[in-house]
Amino acid sequence: MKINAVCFSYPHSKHNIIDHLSYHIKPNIVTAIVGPNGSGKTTLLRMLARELIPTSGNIQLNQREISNFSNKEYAQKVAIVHQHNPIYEDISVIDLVRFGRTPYGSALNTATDDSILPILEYLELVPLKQRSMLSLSGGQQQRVWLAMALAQQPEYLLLDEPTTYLDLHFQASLMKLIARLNTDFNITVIMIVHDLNQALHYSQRTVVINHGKIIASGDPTRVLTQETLQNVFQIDADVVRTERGEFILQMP
Ligand SMILES: Nc1ncnc2c1ncn2[C@@H]1O[C@H](COP(=O)(O)OP(=O)(O)OP(=O)(O)O)[C@@H](O)[C@H]1O
Repeated sequence: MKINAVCFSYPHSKHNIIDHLSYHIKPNIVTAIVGPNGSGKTTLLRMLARELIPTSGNIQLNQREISNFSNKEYAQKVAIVHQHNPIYEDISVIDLVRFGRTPYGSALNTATDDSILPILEYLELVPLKQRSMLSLSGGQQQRVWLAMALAQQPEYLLLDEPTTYLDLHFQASLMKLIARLNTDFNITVIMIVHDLNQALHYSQRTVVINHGKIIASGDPTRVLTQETLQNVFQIDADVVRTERGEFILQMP
């Protein structure tokens, strides 16, 4: 995916929320997007999902402008899981995941169970499959939304702060699972994270955004330096080397 000099502003914003941003998202790896609150991360992700249209510049997927894909075609290529996913009407887990098959023309056909069962197993959702969404905890619901996105069989999976509602056990297991998605399903992952250690350990590329511009990008150990953390997040943090790798420690 190529982002070419993209700008974006909301109708009443006084300046560009995304400001002449260019970046080539490498396929088949995990890319983490980090940055302070309000720096434009979600806005950028929503443009990649075609939920927002750039004010200028363009985005290409497989050398084709994303605006030229039909909705169905694009849904087969790109899936997004938002941070907040409101449920307006109650629905069972399995029916919600089946909606992920809509781009293949078989949303509520039980024949699609063959394609979604492995996904439910992968996300440890089989025991919950007949439960109603409204009866699940926030973390369990989040895994169901992820299952629905995987049912789309996308090439690109966009995740907005995927571990927000998860306890420490599921944060770690979801991160490990995300890291495996490209090997197990050949999926390119682009995820927004606030926990810089998640970016450090689970992404191959990290992009630091501030005021709608890329401040640094590349190998996370090169990008997430004490100096960048100070400049961008205004935090006093140390990058500590241990036998189990590098960790970012924020000073109290
Ligand atoms: N629908 C909207 N209308 C007007 N302004 C918006 C809208 N959504 C976001 N903004 C503004 O655009 C800027 C970037 O918001 P965005 O949600 O992209 O940031 P973010 O980096 O994802 O933030 P966070 O880390 O807090 O989730 C913010 O100043 C925000 O107030």
